[in-house]
Parts: sequence; structure tokens; C-alpha cells
Amino acid sequence: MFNVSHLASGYGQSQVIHDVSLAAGKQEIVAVMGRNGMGKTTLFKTLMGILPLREGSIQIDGQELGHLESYQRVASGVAYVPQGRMIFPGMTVLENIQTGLPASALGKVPDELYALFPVLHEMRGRKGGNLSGGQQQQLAIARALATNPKVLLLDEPTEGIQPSIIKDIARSLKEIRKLRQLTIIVSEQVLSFTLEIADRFLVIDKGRFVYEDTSDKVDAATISRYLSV
Ligand SMILES: Nc1ncnc2c1ncn2[C@@H]1O[C@H](COP(=O)(O)OP(=O)(O)OP(=O)(O)O)[C@@H](O)[C@H]1O
Repeated sequence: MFNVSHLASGYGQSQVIHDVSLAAGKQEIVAVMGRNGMGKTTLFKTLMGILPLREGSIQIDGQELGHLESYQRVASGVAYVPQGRMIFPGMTVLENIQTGLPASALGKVPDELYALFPVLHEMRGRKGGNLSGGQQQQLAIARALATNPKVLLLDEPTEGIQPSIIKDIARSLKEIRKLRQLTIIVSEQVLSFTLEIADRFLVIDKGRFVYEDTSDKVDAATISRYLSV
């Protein structure tokens, strides 16, 4: 479904991502674990077309995305929730979600989105900047889902969010995956969160994948060691 092969990218003279490959199936949740500075955000920006691909390929259902602009990748079914969420603080919750809707929706937010995140319905008239961190994360996810993606890329969704809300986010992601048959690639440093949701685990270290396993065989101690070095 979503296939990345031999991807390389970086900034100027420095190469950050080296020969990274991953394949994620329909409805699969893949966790990319790694410490600060190991390349998670760089990888996601490359998948989204914010940074150019230097080598390799990115495919969704066999369609090559590697040389498309970001907006074309969105149209092909890739959605992105960046680190830090990046909602529009001066716009209302409703307006934030509307920025993700296709023109054909005529500004109408699907009921299903509000059903997933009831708090966003309650707060639809409030400015995004006045929401708590957890509510902003839910808003960022809802805005991404409004584009009707096949693949959702989430960059460190638990960063700066309190534990009870992290549990809510885990629950919503599992629900969305089922409802939408969505593939989710999530980067994280919080292992308890990914252990709850992921089907497969990858560890990124200095821009390379150094560990991979499925949830039934995952070696949490090894992943923790990579996260804490
Ligand atoms: N705009 C940039 N210009 C040059 N180098 C950068 C830039 N952004 C990141 N880097 C470097 O790329 C490497 C990977 O950073 P990246 O942000 O992808 O890591 P990360 O795993 O997402 O960590 P974090 O959780 O801290 O964001 C780091 O060495 C970082 O210093």
C-alpha cells in the first residue's frame, strides 16, 4: 500500500536520512521510534515533499509520489500532522478543520469527524490557540483526516501532552484506523503509547533503521535502550 524504498534526504551538504525503506499495509499502524535528532521529522518532511527526495522512491498503491509537490501528495492520499501540531491559532476550530476539507465538501465537516473528537464539536467556535495541547493535537488530526487520506503521518503526537489525553489519542487512532481502513505511520519517543497502538516497530538511529519487529515479537527493552542512550 505505502512503500518507501532506499530513501535519502538531508539539508544542504549534510545527508540526514540514509537508505531508508519501509512498507506499510492497509490498516497497519507502524511506529518509527527514535531519540531527538535521529531523523524522524526529516523523514516525514521528505515523505510529504517539504524536503526534496535525494534518492529512492515513495509509492502509494503503486503510484510514485517522490517527485510530486506536497499538495499533489495530499490529493493522492497522504496526510501529515507535523510535530508541534501547527494549527492556526487565530482561526476557530471549525475554520481549522475546513482548511483540510476538499472544495467539494462546501465547508461541511463530516459528522464522523466530530463523532471521533466530540470536544472539537463543543469548541468549534473557539479560537484554536485557546485549546489545550491535547485538544490542539485532536484538531490537527481532524484537519488531516478532513483530506480523506489513505496514509496518515503523525510526527510525535504525544509531545507535551498529559498522560490521560495520550490514552484518548491512542483510542481515537485505533478507532480511525478501523473506520477509515487507514494506514498510520507515527514517529514517537514514548514507548508506552506505541506499544498500545502499533502493529510494527522501527527504530531510527542516525538516519537509518536499525531495528524492526512486529508487535507480537517486539523487544521493548531493546527499543528503550535506543531511546535512552
Ligand atoms: N533545517 C535544518 N537544517 C540543517 N540540519 C537540520 C535541519 N533540521 C534538522 N537538522 C538536522 O537533522 C538531524 C535530524 O533532525 P530531525 O529533526 O529530523 O530529528 P528528529 O528525530 O525528528 O528529532 P526531534 O524530535 O528533535 O525533532 C539532526 O542532526 C538535526 O540537527
